[in-house]
Amino acid sequence: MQILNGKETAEIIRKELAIQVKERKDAGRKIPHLAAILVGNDGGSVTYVNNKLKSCEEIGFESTLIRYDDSITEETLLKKIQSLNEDKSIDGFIVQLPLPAHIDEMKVTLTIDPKKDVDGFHPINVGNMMLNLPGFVPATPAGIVELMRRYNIETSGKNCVVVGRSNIVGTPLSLLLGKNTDPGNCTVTLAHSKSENIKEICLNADILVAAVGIPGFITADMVKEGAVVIDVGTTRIEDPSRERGWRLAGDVDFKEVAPKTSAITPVPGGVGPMTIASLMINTLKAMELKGK
Ligand SMILES: Nc1nc2c(c(=O)[nH]1)N[C@@H](CN(C=O)c1ccc(C(=O)N[C@@H](CCC(=O)O)C(=O)O)cc1)CN2
Ligand SMILES: [Mg+2]
Repeated sequence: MQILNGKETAEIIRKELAIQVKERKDAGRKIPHLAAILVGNDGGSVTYVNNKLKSCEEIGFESTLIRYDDSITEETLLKKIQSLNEDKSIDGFIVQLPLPAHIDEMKVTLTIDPKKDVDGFHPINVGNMMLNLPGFVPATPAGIVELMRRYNIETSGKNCVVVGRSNIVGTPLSLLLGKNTDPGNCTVTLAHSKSENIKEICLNADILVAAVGIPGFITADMVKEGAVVIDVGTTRIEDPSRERGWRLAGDVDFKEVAPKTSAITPVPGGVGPMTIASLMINTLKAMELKGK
């Protein structure tokens, strides 16, 4: 059984990007600039945005953090997005999700200029991904595919089951893995909360991706011997034995499932760091697509 080490792979990607940034700098060209909007104080969101900014610093990107209290109005947020759309110094930006309930996430996504939408959430980028046109692929699915590529995971002709149909992970990943690409060419099943016989569906998977946000959802009896298992879950659950009072839990019962697999991602240190590495790749691409 092989551990697909996202932490280590993300570090390699950051080093590769740092070399490209240095070459640009040395040639007197502009370096990429990412802005991140963070609303409120959700512990996970604060950590993820901090890690995104830390990655920028390590690679040599410029970065800007824009923070708002969770009482911010939708109008103020949309105005800020419009000003970032027009700000020539910013190559790409993200609005960290989830947003407070009084803000319409779809309205926010639709306000972002697709050329600066490095999260790849705007319908124009979703359509471009579907049609293999230049644009941005959401960071988590892109990170999973990149991890598979770097570990030479055989995907062609394999049965892949993606559990969870979110707009930012499950649905785009099922599309990517079904494409005529390498990695890709999978026979994809997109399973979800209404799927009947979920255990039988998962048992048919050569590649099983869990993206439901339910700790330990995938148990050993749902996994075929020798399968590749990708765990997208990062739920914080209370754990008084830890100094910080919580621990991260994946969607896969790692201890029971790992021995049955040929390869598996850990939590933490699997898909999460690859998500951030892919955002960095998209940020460089945002600048390149503009021809800067
Ligand atoms: N605007 C966006 N919002 C959200 C996205 C996104 O891609 N864009 N995805 C998720 C959160 N996410 C990125 O923002 C994300 C989640 C987890 C990790 C990560 O590195 N996890 C670490 C553990 C970190 C910890 O200690 O909690 C790991 O798995 O090793 C990175 C990014 C929802 N929102
Ligand atoms: Mg994600």
